[in-house]
Amino acid sequence: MNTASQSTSESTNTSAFATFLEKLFKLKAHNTTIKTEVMAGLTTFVTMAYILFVNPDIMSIAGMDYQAVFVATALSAAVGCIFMGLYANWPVGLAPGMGLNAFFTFAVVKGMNYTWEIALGAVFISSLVFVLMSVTRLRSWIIDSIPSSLRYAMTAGVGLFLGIIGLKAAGIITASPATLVTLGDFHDPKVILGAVSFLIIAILATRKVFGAVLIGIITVTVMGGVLGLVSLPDQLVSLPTGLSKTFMKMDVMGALDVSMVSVILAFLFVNMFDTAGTMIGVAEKSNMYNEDGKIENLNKALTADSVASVVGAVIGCPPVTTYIESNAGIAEGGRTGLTAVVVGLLFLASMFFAPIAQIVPGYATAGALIYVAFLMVGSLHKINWDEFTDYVPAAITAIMMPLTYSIADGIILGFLSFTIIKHGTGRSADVSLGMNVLAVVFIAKLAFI
Ligand SMILES: Nc1ncnc2[nH]cnc12
Repeated sequence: MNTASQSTSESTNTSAFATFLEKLFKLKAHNTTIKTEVMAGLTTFVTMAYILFVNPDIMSIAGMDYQAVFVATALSAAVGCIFMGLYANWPVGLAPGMGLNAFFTFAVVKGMNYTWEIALGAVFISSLVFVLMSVTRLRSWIIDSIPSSLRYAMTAGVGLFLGIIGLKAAGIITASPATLVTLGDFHDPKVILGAVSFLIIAILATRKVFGAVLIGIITVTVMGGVLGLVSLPDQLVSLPTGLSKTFMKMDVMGALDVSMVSVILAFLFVNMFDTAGTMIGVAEKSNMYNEDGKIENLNKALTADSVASVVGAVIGCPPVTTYIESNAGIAEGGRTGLTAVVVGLLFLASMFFAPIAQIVPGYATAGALIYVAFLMVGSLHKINWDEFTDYVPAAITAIMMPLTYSIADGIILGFLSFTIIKHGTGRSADVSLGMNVLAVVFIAKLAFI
């Protein structure tokens, strides 16, 4: 073939591919282009790539294999993003959820002494229930049953929970026999580096610098290296291996124990409200409302999110959820599932970089934990702070999560106080049937389990 006909056939192939993408994602109808979507995907990926370092760190404390969780994190994120893009045509990234991963390790495995296999079993069951709910009316009934003040409080509480874990991981707070917690040792360079990691991320993110979280983590890792606190890896890339150590290892029968009810409910509720809250926020940002004022393909997006959680549990991850960081790509103009597919493909490619992830120290990722914590705590402003019977149960829900080191206990205490205070102050009309049923379940749990 001569050069002229070769270039003609290449451009025909390119335009055929462009037509294919146009058909699949309806780019023109969404006022976007392939280039914009690719840039948006790259932006979202860089914003959420920290999960590749943080998730294996947290899950390995539960006794899981670091390398296996690294591959599982990248793979579950890739599957979630690609499915979301192709099925729901939403421009969002998904990955194992922060907060949910901390609850898995610190509350269920370390706190309640369940094995990580049983904890994965609980994630699997709650994710399956979430899928079933997403395809029936049960999901909207449950979401409508929970008062909005408590929904926002759950997001904020998960943020506070993540915050205490990040502060402890950085050594900024530490245990004290006299006062339970106290300030850490700021003469320790690792503590200073943890604080520096957070400050770099906070400043860069506020200045809207591309990849702020990643830059913060990498900068502090390099600083640790200069101080001789980090050892270099033998190689930069490696084949993704080790998944067999977590693949299909969930213990579903073990998780079907009555004492796991509150854990399964906590995974279910947090995943559901975390997801619903994030999706509504993302839809508002990208103006994804159709002519009837409804969010386009919301049901499909929820189904994709919940299916991704099931896949995550099967390969060895805490619930996969839609990331609030997707707003970064949407701000770059991402409007369709092509953005999500690009994020997914980048997660697939990242499976080969485990050796680099492994050298990132805990105090560097702690800065990211504290930063994401504050993003989530931001939802407190949506609570009605003028109505005592709304904001007190909301505050109990949020504050009790870090204080009891358990998302589930925060939910139980906050929800119970809501129902009791509302009935006790003659406001029974504010309490839905679902909240009354939950109150009975939670009282039984506190009394008998
Ligand atoms: N649990 C979560 N929900 C929404 N966005 C997140 N980003 C990281 N973790 C998240």
